[in-house]
Formats: sequence, C-alpha cells, structure tokens
Amino acid sequence: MASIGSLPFTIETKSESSVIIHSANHRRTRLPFFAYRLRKPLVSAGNTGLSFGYGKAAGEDYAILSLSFGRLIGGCSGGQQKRITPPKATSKGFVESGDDGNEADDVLQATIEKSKKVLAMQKDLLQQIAERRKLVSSIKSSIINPEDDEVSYEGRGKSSPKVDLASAGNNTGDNHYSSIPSSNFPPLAIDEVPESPHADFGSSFDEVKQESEKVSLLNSMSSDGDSTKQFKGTNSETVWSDGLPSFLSSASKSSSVGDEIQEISETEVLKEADDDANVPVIEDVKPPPPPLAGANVMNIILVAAECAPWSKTGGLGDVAGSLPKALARHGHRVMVVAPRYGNYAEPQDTGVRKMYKVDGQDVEVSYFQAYIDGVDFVFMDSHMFHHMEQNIYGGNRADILKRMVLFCKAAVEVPWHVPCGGVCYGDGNLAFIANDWHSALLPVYLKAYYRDNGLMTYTRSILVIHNIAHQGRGPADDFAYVDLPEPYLDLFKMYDPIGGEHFNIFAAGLKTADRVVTVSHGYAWELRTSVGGWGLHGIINENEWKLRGIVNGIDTKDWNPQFDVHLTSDGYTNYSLESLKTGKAQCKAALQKELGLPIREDVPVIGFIGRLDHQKGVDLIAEAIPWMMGQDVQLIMLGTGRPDLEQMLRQFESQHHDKIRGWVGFSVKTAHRITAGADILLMPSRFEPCGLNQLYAMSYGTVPVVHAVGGLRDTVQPFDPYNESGLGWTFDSAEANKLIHALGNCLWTYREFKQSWEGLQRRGMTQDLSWDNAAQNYEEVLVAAKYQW
Ligand SMILES: Nc1ncnc2c1ncn2[C@@H]1O[C@H](COP(=O)(O)OP(=O)(O)O[C@H]2O[C@H](CO)[C@@H](O)[C@H](O)[C@H]2O)[C@@H](O)[C@H]1O
Repeated sequence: MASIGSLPFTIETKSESSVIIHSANHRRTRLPFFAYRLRKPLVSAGNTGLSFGYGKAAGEDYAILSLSFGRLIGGCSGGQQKRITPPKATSKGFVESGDDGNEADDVLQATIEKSKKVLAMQKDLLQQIAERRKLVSSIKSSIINPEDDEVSYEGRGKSSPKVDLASAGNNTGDNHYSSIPSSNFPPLAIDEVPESPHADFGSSFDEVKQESEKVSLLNSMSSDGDSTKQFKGTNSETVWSDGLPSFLSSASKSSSVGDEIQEISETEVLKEADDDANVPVIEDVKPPPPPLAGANVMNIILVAAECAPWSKTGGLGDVAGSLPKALARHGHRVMVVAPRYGNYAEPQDTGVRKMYKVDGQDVEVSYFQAYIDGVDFVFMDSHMFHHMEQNIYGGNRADILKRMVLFCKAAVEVPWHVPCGGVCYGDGNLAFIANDWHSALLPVYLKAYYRDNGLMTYTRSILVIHNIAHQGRGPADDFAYVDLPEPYLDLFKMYDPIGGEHFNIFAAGLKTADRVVTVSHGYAWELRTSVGGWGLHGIINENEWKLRGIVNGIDTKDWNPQFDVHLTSDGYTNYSLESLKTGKAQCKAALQKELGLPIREDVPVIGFIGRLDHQKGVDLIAEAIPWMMGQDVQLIMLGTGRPDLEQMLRQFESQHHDKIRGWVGFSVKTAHRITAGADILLMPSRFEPCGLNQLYAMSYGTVPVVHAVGGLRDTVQPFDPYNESGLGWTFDSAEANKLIHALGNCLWTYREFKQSWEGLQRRGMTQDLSWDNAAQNYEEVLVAAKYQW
C-alpha cells in the first residue's frame, strides 16, 4: 500500500494497457491509461516512466499512476520531468504536488490541450480497431484450425475464392479474385468519415483483447503524435521560391485532409474518457498476445506500376500482388497503390477526386479500393492510364514519363486522401515501398515536396530494385516534366560515356530513398559492379549502407500445384508431393495434347517462360537449338517481347513442328500449365535480379537449368550426385556451349538416374519458398528506416 499525502492506494499493473487502483475506500477500478479525466498535471518520477497525478474516473477522483507510452502518454504528462516533492492533502482529500501554483496551472493547461489532441487521435484510432480485429481473428482462426492451415493462412477459402487468371486472354490475366463484400469497407467520400465505433469495454476476453489492440495501435502510432499538425500544413522553412508546389496548394479540388480530422469538443472528449474508464475488473484473463509485428506495427504502402492479378507484364506484378499480403499477415496495415488500367471487378469507387498538375495541365485522379486478404488495394484512375493494360510501359518517352509523374505525385498523397475501411492511413508511422524506376519519383517527391518542408516527418521510403537495366533515362530537358525546383536537378543528372549528360529517374530515387532493397543477395553484389550496375554502380556504392538483398518469395496460393486453378480442366490435375508421379505425368500428357505434341511420357519436356529480350538469354537457346534437336526432347517456349525474338520462336516451331512449340503471347494460364507439365525449366538469363519462374518450377517438381547469376545463383543450388543434394543445374557463363553442357547432364540424369531425379523434384517441392521469410526481412528494413533520421 502506497500513499501520497492523505490518500493511500495501491496500484496493480494488470496488462500493458491498464492498471488497477486500490483506493482508500477499498474499491478497485481498472483504468486504461488513457481513460481518465485529467484534473492535475501528472508528475513524472525522474526517468522511470512512472507519473503520478490525480484525476476523475468512473465518477470518482483517483490518484493516477501512468506508465509512459512512448510519445503518446508522455504527451499527457506534458513532457515535464518534475521532481516529486512531498504532496499536500487538500480539503477534498486530493493530493497535490508541492509545486508552485502558477506553474502548475500552466502545465495543467498545456497538459489538458495535449490530452485533448491525444484523445482526438484515439477517436480516429478506435475506427481502425474494427479492421484490426478482423485481421487478428482471421489469423487466430488459421491457428485454431490446423487442418485448414495452408488454406486459411494464405487467406484461401472464405475471403479469397479461386482465381482464373487467364480467361480474359489479355495480359491482365483477367483477375477473378472476389473481394470481401464492399459493405465491409464501403466506399467513402473524403469527408464521409463514419461514426467512431465506440469501444464497449465489456467483460469478454475479446473485449480485453480489443483494449490491448487499441493500445498497440496507439503504440504503433506513437511516432505520429503530431500527425494532425502535419496534415494541416507547415510553418517551417520552404525551399520553394514561390510557395508550395501547385498540386499541394491550389490544384486540390476537395477539402484538405486537415479538415478530415474533425475537431472534437472537450465535452465529447471527456465523455469518451469517462466511458472508457468504466472498465470492469477482469481478474483471471491473461492478456492476449501482441500483434505479430509487435511494437513495430507500421502502415505500409507499396506503390507499383503493375499489380497481379489485375495488371502484370512480369515479376514486378507478382511481387506487388503478393508481398503486401505477407506483410499484412505479419500484423501491419498494408496498402498497394497501382494505376487502374482497366475496369476491374472488385475495387469500388471511393468518391475521392483530386487534381494534379502534369506538364502544366490539371489532371483529375480518382481512387478505387478493394480489401482483399488483409490488404487495401487502391487503384488510381485517370484518363492517362485508360486502355494501357496491354501497353503499361508503352507510348513515347514523354508519355510514359508524364504517366509516372502523375502516378507518383498522387501516390504520395494517398495516405491523406483515400480512406480505407473509413480511415486514411495518415503520414505518421508510414513507409512507402516504391518499385523500379516507374515509382522512383516517389521518394524524390516525398523529400522535395514534403520532408524538406517539414511535412511527413515520420514517413519513410524504401526503393526496391527489380531490374536496374530500365532507369527512366532521357535528355536533361526531361527535368521540366517532373515539376521540381532547379536545385533538385542535381539528383537526376548523370553522365554517360555514350549519351553524355542525361536525366535519370532511378538515380534520383536511389539517392533520396531512405533504404534500398534489391531482390536477391547475388544481385545486390552485382549492382555494385560496373557490369551489373548499368551505370548506376557509382551511386549504389555511395549508398551501399542502405542497400540490402532480399530474395523474393512466391505466392503459395496462386503458384501451388495442389490448388492451382489452371490445372483443374483440359486433362490437367492438381497434385502434391504425395501424388507427384501420377499427377505430374497427367499434366505433362495434358500439355502435350493441348499443344499438339506427341504424347509420350518418356520424352523430357523442356520449358521456357519469359520476356523475349536480351536479359532472358533467348538467343542462347537459339544457338543451342541444333544440338537440342539432335536429342529426343520436346521444347515449349512462351513469351512476348522483341519482335525479332518473337519471330524466332515462330520459326523454331515451324522448322521443328514435332518437337518445338513457340507460343508468342502473354498467357498466365499457359505459364502455369507449362510449369506443371514440363520436366525441366530453362533459364539462361544473362542477368536475373531474382527470377520467379525457377521458384515456381521447383515448387511444381520441375527441375531448373539456369545461368548461375543474380537470384538464380542464390536459389538454385547445383545438383551434387555424390551427396544427392541440390536443386538443379547451373552454368557459370552465358554461353551456348555451357548451357548445352548443363542441359546435357540434366537430360542424362533424367533418363538414367530416376531416383536422383525424383530426389531433385522432391527437394524442390519441399522448400519453403513462401513470402513469409522475405516479409520478415522487409520488416527489418522498414523498422531500420523508421528509426533513421
Ligand atoms: N508470356 C508470358 N505469359 C505469361 N506469363 C509470363 C510471360 N512471360 C513472363 N511471365 C510471367 O512473368 C513473371 C516473370 O517474372 P520474372 O521474375 O521471371 O521476370 P521479370 O524479368 O519480369 O521480373 C523482374 O522482377 C522480378 C521480381 O522482382 C525479378 O524476379 C526478376 O529477376 C526481374 O527481372 C512470371 O510470373 C512469369 O510466369
């Protein structure tokens, strides 16, 4: 029993979110830390994190003990570090610090102001709790139903019905994800913030959990203590000679986000505080486990020019569609922002309209949103993106650049303008993940428009390099399009021995991002060399401290032979490790039949899937064709790209019609079927930052033969016949004879050493290639960025 002055009390910490105060009248009341009406400033006990004060709660006056909760509760004590002096008893039996009255009044006033702000934030945060609870309960249910493990963990089943990616016959794959019904996340106009769902702190376990979730949300937002201030503008110095950029000031049609943070009257705040204080004591309930991401829960917005299954030209689309789901499973609030190229089924119009300046013209942007597998998918609509689904990176240089300028200008402001589940993400405790040069302007805008002006102080940007070969290069004059003041030109300026001085978007992004990730360890190393860095190695080396390689994962729901929706018809079948032999044989026969090749189980089927360009080493396959055609093999190639290489595929097929199929086109369904039906996947890429097809292949029991470069070297350990280890065959330089040597050994093993072959297949299939490991590594990068100043 402690006592301050005349008021004896004991304080019992019940959970990370509340204390129980045993007061003089022996009544016990559970108090959430934030749920008291403050009457006097709290007095901090040195740097112990403990504060004493008194206030009103549950209709009674109490002495209060507060443990500081980062900035948030620290704010309640006014940040004051006061020496505790002997308290005095008052006529009301309250306890006062022995401080000077005036000073105390000032501090009281300041504290009340801060408390109001904090409580206003809490009101908004309460709205997020409902959403967070859904996520937690879905994670909980996946733990509770072990037999559903794989299915529910991946969000398969209830919320994510089957996907039929190929039926549209276009490169969007015509996604058929069904979204969570829109009633769960109704489209809201910007000022249509719904009623705050009052937390009803009842006596059930769930409600205690809710309370804990609330605190963890508060914790997660703790660095956002001043975010409302940031919304409302800045009084800090600006680098702009003539005020803020056009799109920050005049161009926005609708109300600023500051208006969204509605003023909450003192009465409301105090009422809510009192309501919250009526928390009954629940004695024997253990506090629930914290969110998986623990104290480091963040708001994360991945920004990409393509996102599977809605839009995809290659691996970037796959990553944008699947990494965010893994981050969400780790407990983060995650959004993807991508352009709306087509009329997608699931996302609903949010009603939000904004205007941005692009090349001097006002361009309207609107936003569509869908909540799928724990992720907010936000699609940015503008006439500039319409009808580009077949040609995402098409058009002339200026057109692409203007599209990406619009995309990045608008994407930075999405956390302010687009409510998801009724609540905007806000810019505190927020990290953007930009991808490749197309969104490399985002870190630049974040810096130039906001952070250099004292805005978005707690927002970080990470830039992921999927392919350094495409950099957004152009003549120096292109700088005019990006709408930045002259001093920022230096970020973009590059000198090239061939092109001379030029403008380079990737360079600017790499310099301004807080962290840089690339998609394998091998590629992280290669990027620092003059060959692998494609002219940007100097900048990469200068920024080496912020570069990290993280190998991509795969979406184990979409790319899983057991559940693959493309293997359920036309003679194909789903299969697993247990049914590998028969299932794969059936898929092989179905593939041969579908493509009109001789149906033979004994002939090795070699597959190739990829963009037809220099990177993928298709020309090496061309050089090896005469040798291959001397073997008893079948070769199936799927790809689009350079017209000359497309022509080459057609020519192979017509010259060797009994052995080769060259499918020119983009077909997700066919890619899945080749992956399942082929025995061997060929990837002779000249460089390969990560490569996803070899990962897909291995998980389908298809053995990869790859050029040991970048991510291919990281992920395909060479077969060792003596130890019966390894996953495939590798060759160490991009030359046709090396490819032939590796493929020759592979074919020999296929024919002569059936057991070794099966071992290779099984080892490939039993790897954990899911995104979960990678997501954990991304988390480390995000946290490092968060605490980096
Ligand atoms: N004609 C076609 N029809 C249907 N599907 C097709 C197709 N051509 C390609 N695909 C699909 O597109 C994806 C290609 O992904 P990759 O990772 O192999 O290469 P990409 O070079 O595009 O990606 C870049 O980004 C990714 C992601 O980081 C890195 O893995 C990679 O090394 C880097 O070059 C796969 O899903 C593949 O099935």
